[in-house]
Amino acid sequence: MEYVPLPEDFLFGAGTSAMQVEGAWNVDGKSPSVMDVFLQHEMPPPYADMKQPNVTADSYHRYKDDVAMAAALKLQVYRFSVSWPRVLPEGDTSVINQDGVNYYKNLIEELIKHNIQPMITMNHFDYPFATLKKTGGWANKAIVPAFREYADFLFKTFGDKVRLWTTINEANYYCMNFALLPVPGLYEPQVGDDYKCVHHTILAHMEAYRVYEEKYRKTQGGKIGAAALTLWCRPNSTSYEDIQAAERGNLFALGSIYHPVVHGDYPEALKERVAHYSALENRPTSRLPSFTDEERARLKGSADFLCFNAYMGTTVADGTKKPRPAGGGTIQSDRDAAEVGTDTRPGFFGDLFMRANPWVLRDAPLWIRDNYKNTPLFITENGWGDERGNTNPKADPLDDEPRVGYHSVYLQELIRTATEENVNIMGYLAWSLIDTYEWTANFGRKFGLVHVDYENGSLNRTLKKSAWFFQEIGTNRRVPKVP
Ligand SMILES: O=C(O)[C@H](O)[C@@H](O)[C@H](O)[C@H](O)CO
Repeated sequence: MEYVPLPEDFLFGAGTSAMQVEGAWNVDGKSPSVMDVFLQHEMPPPYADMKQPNVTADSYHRYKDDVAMAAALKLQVYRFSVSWPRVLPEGDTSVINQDGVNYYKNLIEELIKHNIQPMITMNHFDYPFATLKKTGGWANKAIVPAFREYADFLFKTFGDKVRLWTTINEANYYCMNFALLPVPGLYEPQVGDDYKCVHHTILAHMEAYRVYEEKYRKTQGGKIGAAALTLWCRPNSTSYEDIQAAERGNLFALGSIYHPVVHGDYPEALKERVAHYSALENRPTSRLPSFTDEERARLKGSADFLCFNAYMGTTVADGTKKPRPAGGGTIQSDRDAAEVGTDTRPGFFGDLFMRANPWVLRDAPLWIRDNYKNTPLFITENGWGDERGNTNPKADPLDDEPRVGYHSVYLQELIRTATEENVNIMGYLAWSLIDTYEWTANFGRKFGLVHVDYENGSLNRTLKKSAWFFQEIGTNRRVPKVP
């Protein structure tokens, strides 16, 4: 067996998120998130088949099992998210739920006891229903100070033991679906809300970063990252138009988040294109809000590292000749990058998560190095979404050999790019530590390094056959080269 050594200081681990593993959705003082409320009602496509994640893996009661599994896999870092409504049921510090706080304190203690570094995501798709009622949600600027208050509370409460933070998970993808869920009588999505949402998540990220700078950096010495997801775009041909389309696809997805926190504003190409289509739609102003001078100054350099959630790539062609959406443009339509052969609309991914495109962890890191001052880059999600059980229920859920090949080729590409091309890579986190509730795929897409017995309902955790691969990386800090 050949191996590729991990670069020095390279952090290796895995992740989950609160709503996907904790369960206990209305236990011990936790209030409902907007997603909890949404999933209790009749849901429009593509959310119609989503189950209510009321129990999922019940990590709220079984977190010690999760940590034991992470330790058995020799992981260095465990990325988990804090449920905002579990610690602040009213969305603000008027009410602090001590049971919720204690849950995370115990989880963090347990991790440190097993020499695993906790990494907190502040918000992973589950902001409080109370905050929607008070602020109008992510389409309204009033949510920005609410997030600052929440972030300040997290730093004060957990910052003595946590050094790695990410603010809002995949704001670019989040604002194309789960962030703008219609809630009867309270919120109805409007054209342009997708950009307003992205805008407010960036300002919320900035406020979190700045409150850390002002009050905690000196004493806690932690780092804060900004997270984005994309299906990395490659051009369908060598034509100028297709190459431009791919560049736009990546710029709209990653640039919309990374550009403001590194350079202090949106990419010019993004601003021009949305302004152009907004004018064609006879709108008095662009659907893309602008930052004030003061905001631009406070945004610049408001991330210690960039988080990239990387899965499959996609091929795009020039989409400028495609018909425009009747009611007005969206982030997806304005980028004029037409998917070729892959239906990647949210909720329609199908078995795409079983496809390995390791070149994504070469192309994207190089592009991020060149466009974002080689700011440290952390691959905070990458994983193989096993759907074989959906078509063959007799398949052995512990037999996940293809997962080894998947992570090996992605890691080999990433490490080669980091070492040969001088890309500043902080680390890599597999998605996911345990099998989770996978949103529109419910429990039918298994990303876990650890099996959770949803089938028989015991929720017992069991290492899968791929465990040896992760243990080798954690123990000997080298990646087995598996084709
Ligand atoms: O991208 C997302 O939606 C999230 O970050 C995760 O919550 C998913 O579970 C993962 O990406 C696999 O789909």
